[in-house]
Amino acid sequence: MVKICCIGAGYVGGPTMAVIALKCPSIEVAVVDISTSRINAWNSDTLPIYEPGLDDVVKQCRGKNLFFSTDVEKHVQEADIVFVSVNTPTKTRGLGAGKAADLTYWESAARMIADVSKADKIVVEKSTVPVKTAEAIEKILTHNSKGIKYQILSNPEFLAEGTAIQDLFNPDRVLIGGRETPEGQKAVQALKDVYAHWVPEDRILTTNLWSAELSKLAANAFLAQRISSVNAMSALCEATGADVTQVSYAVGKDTRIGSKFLNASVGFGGSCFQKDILNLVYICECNGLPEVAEYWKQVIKINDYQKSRFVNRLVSSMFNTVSNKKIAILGFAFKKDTGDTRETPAIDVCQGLLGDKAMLSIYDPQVTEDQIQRDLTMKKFDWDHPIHLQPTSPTTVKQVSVVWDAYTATKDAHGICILTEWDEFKSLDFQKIYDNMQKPAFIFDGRNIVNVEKLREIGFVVYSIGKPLDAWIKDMPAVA
Ligand SMILES: NC(=O)C1=CN([C@@H]2O[C@H](COP(=O)(O)OP(=O)(O)OC[C@H]3O[C@@H](n4cnc5c(N)ncnc54)[C@H](O)[C@@H]3O)[C@@H](O)[C@H]2O)C=CC1
Ligand SMILES: O=C(O)[C@H]1O[C@H](OP(=O)(O)OP(=O)(O)OC[C@H]2O[C@@H](n3ccc(=O)[nH]c3=O)[C@H](O)[C@@H]2O)[C@H](O)[C@@H](O)[C@@H]1O
Repeated sequence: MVKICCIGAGYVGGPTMAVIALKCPSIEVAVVDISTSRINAWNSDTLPIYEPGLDDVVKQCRGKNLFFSTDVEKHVQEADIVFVSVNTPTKTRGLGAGKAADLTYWESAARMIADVSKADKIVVEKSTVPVKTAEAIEKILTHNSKGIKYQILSNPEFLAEGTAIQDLFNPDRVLIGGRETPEGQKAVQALKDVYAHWVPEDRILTTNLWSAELSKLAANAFLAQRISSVNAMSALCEATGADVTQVSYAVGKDTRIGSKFLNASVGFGGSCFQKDILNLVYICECNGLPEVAEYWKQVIKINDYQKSRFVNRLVSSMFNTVSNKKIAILGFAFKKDTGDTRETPAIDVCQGLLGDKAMLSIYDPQVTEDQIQRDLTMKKFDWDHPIHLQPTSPTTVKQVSVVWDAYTATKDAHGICILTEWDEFKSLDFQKIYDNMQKPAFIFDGRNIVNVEKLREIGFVVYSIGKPLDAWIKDMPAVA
């Protein structure tokens, strides 16, 4: 029986391995982590991450051919194929701080593999890493190998949170990069055989190691670039009276451009887009390509601009101050159908409003009060480390209250911000909400999910990203 071990039981390691276990009953899969609380949660009825369909997949195979364990060394030693899916945060200190990927966790995983292995192994990069990382990993493994042979493969993950199970069941492509030697190709074939249990062969792409590593960074950069492009247009739409939804529909109808991923928003979030682009920028700079680095940096600059533009629009519309005003925040996760808040635009928006002394009442169906308080007090990039290494007792922000439904959040509020596109926000009783708010009642939709005309009829002053401006707002120009 082929044995797989995955180091890192996070958003990628957990769902990816659960799907491999489900689709390959003949393979034994162990997912290991240094975080005991994470592993305990994977073994409980309340999984550590919220992902539609995940519970069902885990329940079908856990205890049969899928195991979650903190006994990292035992499972690594027994495995034929070791996936590494650990954190690769942005460095906060030293060379490349604020841009380069911090490979501390990757390196310690590689050294541990070298220490405990007693037989040849295939080591698979599942984490997103800088191009050429495989070379460094290879050096660590071979210099500590005690005669054991390792083949390093790059097999980046393209799943998106909220649709992870769907994406894993039916991926656009699986990418496998390996050495162009007979041993390298044999390893590529072994991993191909795993995916071939459910992925059609023409969707399994094989490349050299460096192309696979770089394709992952490139794919995330291209995706984020589309959002920054449409968000840049949204600012121009507001200035000219065009409607960004109509513009992106018309643009996306060109089959060369395509309609997906063109929704204007308060900004993209998530653990990877910013981190991976910063990493790409750093790699370009290190390779003497400052113009290319500058080009990609702009994607992040526009994203930051979009978030601060939103805050400025809100404050300027509300008589240029939100001091002591209650602002309801609907949605805190970085997108719907996940409880993940890593790099969510809600953090920047809330911090901007708190900077202007607002009182925030926050509701998100999947994010806990503890998480929100941590996010609003943690330093930039501190969140992307194993849980037990994160600051334990952050201070709480007193002007923030976290509530458990949208009606409580909006009661007596001066304004509402919609920051995550949860489906339940589309069917709220806005007349009831309006009746219970201070007047004039403002609503700032950072996800373009509300019916602007209907809300204006009720009496709201409405701001919707990239849409023709309310007469009220037009008279109060915001400076970004
Ligand atoms: N979250 C996502 O949607 C995607 C993430 N990625 C990439 O996958 C990688 C992992 O991301 P996530 O799963 O989101 O991170 P995560 O933070 O959810 O999970 C990483 C896990 O690795 C564990 N870990 C760290 N060092 C370890 C070690 N030496 N031994 C054992 N366990 C260790 C941590 O405790 C943590 O539970 C990152 O490189 C990320 O860029 C790629 C595609 C999608
Ligand atoms: O490497 C990763 O971590 C993953 O990053 C993204 O997945 P994810 O961040 O989970 O979610 P997305 O659906 O890409 O959304 C990212 C952010 O962009 C925003 N977004 C997305 C699409 C859009 O049209 N407009 C927009 O503002 C979302 O609200 C969210 O804040 C990619 O889509 C995945 O392919 C990739 O594997």
